[in-house]
Amino acid sequence: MVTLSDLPSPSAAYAAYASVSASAMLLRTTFNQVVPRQLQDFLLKAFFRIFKRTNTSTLALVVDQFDGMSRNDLFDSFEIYMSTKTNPKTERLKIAKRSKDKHVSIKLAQNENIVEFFQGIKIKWLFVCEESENMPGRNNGRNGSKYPNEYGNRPGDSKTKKWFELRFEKLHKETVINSYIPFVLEKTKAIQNDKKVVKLHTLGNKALYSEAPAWDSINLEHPSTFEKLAMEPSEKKALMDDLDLFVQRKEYYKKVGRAWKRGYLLYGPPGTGKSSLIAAMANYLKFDIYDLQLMNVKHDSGLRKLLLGTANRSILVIEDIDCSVELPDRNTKPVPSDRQPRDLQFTLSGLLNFIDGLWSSCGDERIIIFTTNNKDKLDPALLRPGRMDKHIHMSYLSNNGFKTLASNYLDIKDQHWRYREIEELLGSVQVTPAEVAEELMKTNDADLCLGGLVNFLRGRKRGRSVESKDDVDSTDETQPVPETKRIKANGRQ
Ligand SMILES: Nc1ncnc2c1ncn2[C@@H]1O[C@H](COP(=O)(O)OP(=O)(O)OP(=O)(O)O)[C@@H](O)[C@H]1O
Ligand SMILES: [Mg+2]
Repeated sequence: MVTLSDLPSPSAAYAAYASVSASAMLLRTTFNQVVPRQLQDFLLKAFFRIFKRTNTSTLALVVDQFDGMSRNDLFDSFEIYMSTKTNPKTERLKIAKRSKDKHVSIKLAQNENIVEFFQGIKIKWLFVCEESENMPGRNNGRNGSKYPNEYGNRPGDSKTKKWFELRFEKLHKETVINSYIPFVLEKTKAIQNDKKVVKLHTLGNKALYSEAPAWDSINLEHPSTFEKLAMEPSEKKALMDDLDLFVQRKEYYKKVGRAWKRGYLLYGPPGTGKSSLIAAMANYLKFDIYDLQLMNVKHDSGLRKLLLGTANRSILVIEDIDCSVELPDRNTKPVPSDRQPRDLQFTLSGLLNFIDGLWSSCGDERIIIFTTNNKDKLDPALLRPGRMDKHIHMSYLSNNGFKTLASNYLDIKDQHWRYREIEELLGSVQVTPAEVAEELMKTNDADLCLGGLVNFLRGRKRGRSVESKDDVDSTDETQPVPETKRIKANGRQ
């Protein structure tokens, strides 16, 4: 056992330390003088490599930017996660903003590190960029590089290999891999959801002329939200719950052996909010929209290419499915192109089979929405059970819907003395939310606006009874003319 008296006296300890550090200084000076600079670097690197190998208590997980030919999702996620982290020792961060981005993006600069703790485990993140000296420009894997395909393929980063290293005590390997990394991925998803700009993809102009049409995209700045939608609260809630359940059910879909997709059919008269509902769903889920206009597609093969060009976590929309194109039904053979207008060579069954089969199994979290004004005119193939998971009727304005619009447009949160009359009128005439919204936009004065709305609804009611009696000219000056008719008469619609 070591006792205090066994320890050297402070002065003896200092003398020993001084002699060791003097020897070290001498050794270092001699090393610097005698060994050439390049050899010094080589020896130091070799020393650290050996030291690293023998220092068996830590483990490094290396996450490269590329996995063979394709991007490594893990690297992309880590980059997003790291953009939210800094510590007091961080000295350099890279920031950037593209024209369509809403926020600046922040990234760790080269060779910067961050330390964080997870369940008491210290994890050190290092971001490494390595320049390759023998890489002439863009790498295609054929130039003899020892990292084929591992360099960025954009000009500017073509010579740089990038990766993250996560260092931690080896004994925590299982926790880091099984708990920490999933935790980081979850966080990343939440960050993306917060920031993601929802995009609207449409078929570009070239689509009409080319065999393989392609998607063009812009930011979807549609302000529609569930909160703003005039819809029965119970239906709204049911739909939001349905969407929530859908996105949580990855494992469930796998377990029951179904592709992770959900189909909705929205039907109802024009101006009842079908397109607004699609925008609200996209904004709610932060899913991109692919607006597929069948008019612009010529062949089954073109359609397949388009569908395969859509990304995961997206909504494929086919509006006005009943009238967008004369689709031969499933029992009719496609008409040869020379006899069919616009060379249409695809069939409804081709579309539906592909959507149900290969397409949906090629991706995850796919939503598909058809809209129509005439559910009765739809091909029964579209309506059969299991084809569209939910049929949603968007109908004329109800009292609850009206209250939502009054709150949106006039900021009326509670009651208004006009409400009673308006509610009575809404009970006896059919008006669309679009028509009422137009009335509510006419002035900022709530009393005036609601007065105008009452006149509009009365006019509509009289117009209907006049129409049904069919004995009075509907342009009779003594009768208030319904707004929609006036617009049409003025040739504005
Ligand atoms: N349910 C609704 N809630 C709130 N606003 C609505 C609603 N329905 C219609 N509107 C208003 O009317 C406008 C037109 O509605 P929208 O384009 O969503 O109707 P639609 O059902 O898609 O019509 P169409 O069948 O002609 O495509 C919207 O921009 C919105 O301002
Ligand atoms: Mg619409």
